[in-house]
Amino acid sequence: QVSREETDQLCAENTGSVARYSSSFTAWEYFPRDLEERRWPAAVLAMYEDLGLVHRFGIERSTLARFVLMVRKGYRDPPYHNFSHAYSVAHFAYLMLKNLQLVESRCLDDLESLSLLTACLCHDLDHRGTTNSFQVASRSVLASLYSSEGSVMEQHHFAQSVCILNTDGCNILSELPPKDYTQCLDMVRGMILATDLSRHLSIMTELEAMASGGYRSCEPRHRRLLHSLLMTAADLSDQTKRWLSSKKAAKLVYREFFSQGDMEKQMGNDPSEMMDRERAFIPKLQIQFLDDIALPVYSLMGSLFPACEEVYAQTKANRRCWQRMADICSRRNATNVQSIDVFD
Ligand SMILES: Cc1nc2ccc(C(=O)NCC(C)C)cc2n2c(-c3cc(OC(C)(C)C)ccc3Cl)nnc12
Ligand SMILES: [Mg+2]
Ligand SMILES: [Zn+2]
Repeated sequence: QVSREETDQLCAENTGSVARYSSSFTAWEYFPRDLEERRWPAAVLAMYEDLGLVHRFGIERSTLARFVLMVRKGYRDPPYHNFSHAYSVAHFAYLMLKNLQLVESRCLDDLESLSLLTACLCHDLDHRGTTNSFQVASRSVLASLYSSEGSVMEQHHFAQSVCILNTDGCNILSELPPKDYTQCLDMVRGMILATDLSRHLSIMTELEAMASGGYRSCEPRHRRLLHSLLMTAADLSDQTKRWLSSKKAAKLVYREFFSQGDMEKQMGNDPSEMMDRERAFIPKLQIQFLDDIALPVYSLMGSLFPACEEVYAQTKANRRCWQRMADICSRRNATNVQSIDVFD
């Protein structure tokens, strides 16, 4: 639960305009974690307000304050999948809504905007820093609950979101008419499930078809596809920032992967190369990840929304940096290239 004074303090904070947090708060290149950590909840409130969601859906400020503080409490502290990731992902969704004018251009409606921002904030709730396959291999409680439907972690993240909404004084959707409430929850569920890599890969062909044929907002399937693409674009947004920030984010992802690999070894299982600190060559793995997963996402975003092309360009620039690092490391053929030191 969240203490009364914490809520009152956040609620009383005049979150005002987003410019209070940074003059470049709405710029693609702004790195949200540059803002001091204790101001992140207030920045989240300011994003909801700035998008007109508080007014449009009659959200009580104290309810929104309690909700955001409960979500922050709902994250654990693994190296990467913690509240700073959730806050960054929500910030990128805010950037897309704002800079691509997704509601103004009628690509999305207000309810989808509310669903997207909320889904981003909640999309990794209670993450343990391990993958779906690790849940099954380690026979975790979550696997026993959800493995039959797949997307084990993502189903758990959604379940945690519903728990928070059902906590007294935290339901930011309470003023929605029943039909909108159900629709919003349904969209939040679909958006969170979309951040399962295997689901994302399974819709890539449809996304490419939509990008080449053009987005048709009148088609429900196109709207669902856009929800999914916006979620993965937000989830990967660390890779669209300046080199040093995106490299640092990758370092944290590998810290999680390697500790999972260590646990897999202790369990007597062989970890994949990407999870094995003895075998992983990070620059090559990052080039593969950018080529196979991240760059296609921002390329699709760039073809659907020309204003997003600079995001794709920055991600390509980061890939070139990884290529340079790969060349230097393999030329030096340094022994330590196998470990995380390659970042320092
Ligand atoms: C810097 C960076 N490197 C990554 C390298 C590999 C992989 C990965 O999962 N490889 C597959 C293997 C494990 C079977 C993910 C990486 N990754 C993510 C990420 C994205 C996710 O979901 C979407 C958005 C759907 C892709 C879901 C989870 C994560 Cl950790 N975020 N940052 C990164
Ligand atoms: Mg996730
Ligand atoms: Zn995530």
